[in-house]
Amino acid sequence: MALTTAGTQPSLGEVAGIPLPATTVDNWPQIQGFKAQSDDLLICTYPKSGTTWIQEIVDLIGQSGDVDKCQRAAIQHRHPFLEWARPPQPSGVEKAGAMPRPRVLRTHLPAQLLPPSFWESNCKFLYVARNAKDCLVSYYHFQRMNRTLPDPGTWDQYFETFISGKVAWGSWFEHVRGWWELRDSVRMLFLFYEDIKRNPKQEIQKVMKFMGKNLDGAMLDTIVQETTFEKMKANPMTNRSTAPKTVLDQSISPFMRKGIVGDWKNHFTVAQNERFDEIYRQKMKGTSINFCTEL
Ligand SMILES: Nc1ncnc2c1ncn2[C@@H]1O[C@H](COP(=O)(O)O)[C@@H](OP(=O)(O)O)[C@H]1O
Ligand SMILES: CCc1ccc(OS(=O)(=O)O)cc1
Repeated sequence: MALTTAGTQPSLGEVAGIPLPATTVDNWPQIQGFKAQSDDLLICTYPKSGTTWIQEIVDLIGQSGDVDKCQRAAIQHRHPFLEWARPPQPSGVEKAGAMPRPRVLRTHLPAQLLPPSFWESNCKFLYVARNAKDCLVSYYHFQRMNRTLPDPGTWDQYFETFISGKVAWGSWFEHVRGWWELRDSVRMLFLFYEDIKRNPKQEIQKVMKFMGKNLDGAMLDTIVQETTFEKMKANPMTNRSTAPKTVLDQSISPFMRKGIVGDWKNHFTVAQNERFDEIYRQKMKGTSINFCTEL
């Protein structure tokens, strides 16, 4: 079912009640049939939770801190985006199929929509969660500049759209809860954007250990320095400057926008904040997950 149909607006379809880009829905049988391998590492995030950041960290670890090797391609081309489909470009599934093992892949899919072969193959999952308020703000600005997603409308309109889960990849609440509840039953490292921001060295060490890599202190320091917001914003291989303007129009809002914890305070009204807190309490009731919304 198309959720957005106005004019030339990109439309969203649905799979099992989850809004997804229409091109992803069209490609759904290929996505569900994807054959994961036991040595795949899948980076899983709700949109705007630090996907690009963790991709660069994982790539630098995989390349043992060799910065030049991580310049081989733009970040969006290094790790296939599993559910991405924009014909006539090769789909994420096709790109992953052509990639040598061990593969690092990425997805925004909620756990219940993941192709079953990921569970059957006992793959590794690296989930990064970001607090809902900053996610909302980041997604709003991203939808303003991303020509493949519906226009967000005004801030007040988007606030309602986000809390009702009528955004691509669905409800933040259900996404985070779904992956959090699985964390102890599969091979998963669950990280928080805010922790990486507060203590990048410690969190990067967790990723190294999870990937089975043992890098020395100098390499670790290089990775910390190379993955600061400022460095990644200036790096053409991470800042999406190579993405066509027909996909990302960075004159509207840069992909590397602010990279901070707490930008929600510059957007939420007092009334919106109170309402959001109440909805958060209801939707996250009974879960043990804890987020920090300011550093
Ligand atoms: N090295 C880094 N440090 C902190 N934030 C980063 C970062 N690299 C990207 N980000 C932020 O992560 C968000 C993008 O997430 P994703 O890669 O999942 O689309 C953006 O948030 P903001 O819009 O709040 O600035 C972006 O600025
Ligand atoms: C959140 C979905 C999305 C869409 C387009 C993107 O741009 S890029 O093709 O990866 O440069 C990123 C994420």
